[in-house]
Amino acid sequence: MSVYTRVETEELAAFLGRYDLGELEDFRGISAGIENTNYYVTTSHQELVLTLFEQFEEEELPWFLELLDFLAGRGVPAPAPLADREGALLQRFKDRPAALVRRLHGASVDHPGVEHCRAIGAALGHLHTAGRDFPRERPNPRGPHWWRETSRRLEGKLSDEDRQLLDAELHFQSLFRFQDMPSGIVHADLFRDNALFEGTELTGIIDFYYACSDVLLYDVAITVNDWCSDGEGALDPERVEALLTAYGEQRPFSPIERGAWPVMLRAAALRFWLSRLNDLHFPRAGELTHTKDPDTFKRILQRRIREERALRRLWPGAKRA
Ligand SMILES: Nc1ncnc2c1ncn2[C@@H]1O[C@H](COP(=O)(O)OP(=O)(O)O)[C@@H](O)[C@H]1O
Ligand SMILES: N[C@@H](CCOP(=O)(O)O)C(=O)O
Repeated sequence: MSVYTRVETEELAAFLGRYDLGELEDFRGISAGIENTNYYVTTSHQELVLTLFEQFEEEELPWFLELLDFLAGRGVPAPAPLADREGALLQRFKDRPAALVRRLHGASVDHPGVEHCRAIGAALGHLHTAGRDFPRERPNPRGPHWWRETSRRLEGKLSDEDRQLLDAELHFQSLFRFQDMPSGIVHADLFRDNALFEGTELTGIIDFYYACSDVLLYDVAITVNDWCSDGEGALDPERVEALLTAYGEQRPFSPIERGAWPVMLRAAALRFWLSRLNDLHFPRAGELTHTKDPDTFKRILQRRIREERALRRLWPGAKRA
């Protein structure tokens, strides 16, 4: 249950008094999620989510809230933050940074089908094109510098096999620094649990707190690795084709991106293998642990390494034979 900070009715009603959102009718803690305290809040006018940021650099938060506001204003199904009467998106409440965003409906899908993948591909393409005009950059806090730092931190913690795989992949990735790859705002964590659906209709994309400026294809690779893999890490050709084709209708891929695809899938697998290893070996104090299995991404990485040629054939329009 991720409610680290309990909120009482009177104090929430007083907090809502900063906004023009009507009277508090109901609220309840949200059990899903790991990092922050979240509540569903219903007022006489709106359905909202209140987030109390538990472990965030406060000076980073305006960037995220402005991004959500910007994307929601351009039709991306992101949770629009609400401004108080003074126009402020970021608040302090219960001695923590806090924000109210619009509640999005729907539920995440554990076993996405082709239609879900088509929808998420189209939405990611839309997010990337809409994000082009967002005026402020944010470096990726989980980029190659962090990969190397984390690898050093894991010294002495890994099996020989894992250490060899990790060192070899870090070396491989260091040989590829693609210039001229389209870059911009990326979600950087668009896993199944960060998208909401009603049937096959995508109703929301949430949890933008890894969003940053990076290579767009990397975001596509993160999404494909999670949405289109089976339990063994193998990619399902039909889901991959649906996702990439729908994405390409929003933002056509360049030939350089096509060439870089297998490397990007590996980079995306490496990033989440590393973060899950890091969470396993260095759990954060006070955090409710839903530690995610690093081996899922180790298997995905191993497969992407073995199957480079097959990955190229999964590109839309490529010959399958
Ligand atoms: N805007 C929203 N609309 C509807 N549900 C939301 C919204 N934001 C968060 N949630 C719910 O809260 C849960 C936790 O949110 P998340 O941002 O993933 O938290 P954390 O950052 O703590 O991991 C989500 O899984 C979802 O169920
Ligand atoms: N999607 C990542 C976990 C990202 O962290 P969270 O705070 O969104 O849970 C993974 O599956 O490893």
